[in-house]
Amino acid sequence: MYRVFASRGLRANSLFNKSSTWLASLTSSRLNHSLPFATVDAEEISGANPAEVQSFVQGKWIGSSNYNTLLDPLNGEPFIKVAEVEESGIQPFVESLSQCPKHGLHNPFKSPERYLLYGDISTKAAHMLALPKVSDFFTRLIQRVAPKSYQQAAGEVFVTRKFLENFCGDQVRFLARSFAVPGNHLGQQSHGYRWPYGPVTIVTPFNFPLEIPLLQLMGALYMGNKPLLKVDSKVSIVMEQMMRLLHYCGLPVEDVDFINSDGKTMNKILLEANPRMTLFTGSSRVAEKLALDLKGRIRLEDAGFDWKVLGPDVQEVDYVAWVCDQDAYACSGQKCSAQSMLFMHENWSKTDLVSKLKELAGRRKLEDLTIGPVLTFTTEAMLEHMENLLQIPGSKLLFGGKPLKNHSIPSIYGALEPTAVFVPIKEILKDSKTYELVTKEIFGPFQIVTKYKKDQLHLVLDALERMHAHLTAAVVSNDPIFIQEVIGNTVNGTTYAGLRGRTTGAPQNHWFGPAGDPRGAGIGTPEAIKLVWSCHREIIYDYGPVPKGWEVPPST
Ligand SMILES: N[C@@H](CCC=O)C(=O)O
Repeated sequence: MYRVFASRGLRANSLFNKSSTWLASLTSSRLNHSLPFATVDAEEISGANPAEVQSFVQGKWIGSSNYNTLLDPLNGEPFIKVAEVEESGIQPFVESLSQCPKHGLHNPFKSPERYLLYGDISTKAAHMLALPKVSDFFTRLIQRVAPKSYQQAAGEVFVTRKFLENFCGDQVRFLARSFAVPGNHLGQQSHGYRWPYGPVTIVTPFNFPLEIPLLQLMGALYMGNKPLLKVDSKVSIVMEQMMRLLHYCGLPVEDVDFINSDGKTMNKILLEANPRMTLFTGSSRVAEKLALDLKGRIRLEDAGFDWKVLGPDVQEVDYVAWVCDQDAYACSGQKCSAQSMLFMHENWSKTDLVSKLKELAGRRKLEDLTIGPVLTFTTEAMLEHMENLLQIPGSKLLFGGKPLKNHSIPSIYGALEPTAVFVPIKEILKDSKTYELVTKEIFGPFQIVTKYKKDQLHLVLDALERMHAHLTAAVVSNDPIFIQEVIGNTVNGTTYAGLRGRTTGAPQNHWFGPAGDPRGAGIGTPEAIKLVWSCHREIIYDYGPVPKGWEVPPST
């Protein structure tokens, strides 16, 4: 099977990419012998056999003498060396981006065959990801750097594959579909086109090492942009290998640059290369800085303090408890969509929902990574936050709250049991200091639980109105009047409504992104791609003829 692909890959590359380096990479000694594109073996990476991650610019893989050595999140061994570009080395990246004109690598009037090329690349890449060996490779690689259960990591690979399948054949050109409106006189028509931005940058976080960068990268390319991609170094090995797979599937080497660097160096590139658009997925703090630095030429998928409201109609307690457990604690709570706050109607608080949730959370274990290292908060920081919450009158620890035991997770990372803290709703709203504390996003296995009485829905809505990030939400109820009221009074971009409502898991067939902010990005669907990666251009054709007997009218 791989051989078949190798020869197809060869044809694709010779067609699209005469100056390719892929052959060199195929014969490289770094090659993983069982997969034709890979240079690492996910299982073999260790302190004794560290992997090296490179950057890619102007058609070539490059190293650096400046290594960021990553510790294995499970045992602290220095297991990956990321060759990071230093400030003195940014020129090739700046030049490469600058070579791309504002009108992009393709647009409806320029190189339209490239829309088809990207349909073909997507077909090949989707096919590769459907091979069990390739899917297992990426799943395991994700697990090595962003420890989550096999199923959660495999889900990410699956979503990525399905996304690619969605943009096979002619689907990329359909993304650039235009429309026409008849004009005021003969010969006049206005046409609306989707236009690329040209040079663009993509900055993505650690929590979805494959799904977020790949979906955004392909969206940018489909619409005719030339992206420079930067993934959090902690996990960039996954996209480094994916870039190799994409080259193997015919991605022209000059179309994408891929950089590993620290944030300061990347900031310098952004200021010097002046990309026309930057997609940033990550923390609100960095997002706000970039918005200023880039003078607003940015789309953001920033923090999510995601909430779930359980409505008055209690049904299927086991099911709802299970969804709550998945939403709050799968991937150790490190999804941008993770449930951070649960509002229970008093009818639910009379059931054994919380004890069921406790039981489900208690099943999670480090051995299968259903709970695991937290990469951006230390254990102490999470415990300190918990202690602060427990100072609030009426608050209590529902479960968890203890460091994980018997592990070798290095202390730079966090290791906490799935935790839930109850805070009374009136206390949450008491003053802005308490509100800020309660709604502080902890990117880990941590949630706030509260309850409201039947005449207190306005308090819930008040709490939701005061939040500053509006990514995912769930209204768990089959009462249409209740759902209507909550949805009508809130703004979250990806909101699930109904008994089976959840906050996480958005696959490629859902728009996923914040609402309520003109800078809000989306990911996954055709609408998301068009919104983030293209702008509107209107061409008004006005061919004439000038009416017979036309004379110069008086000035107006
Ligand atoms: N599918 C992921 C979202 C990826 C994000 O950008 C989730 O639902 O948490």
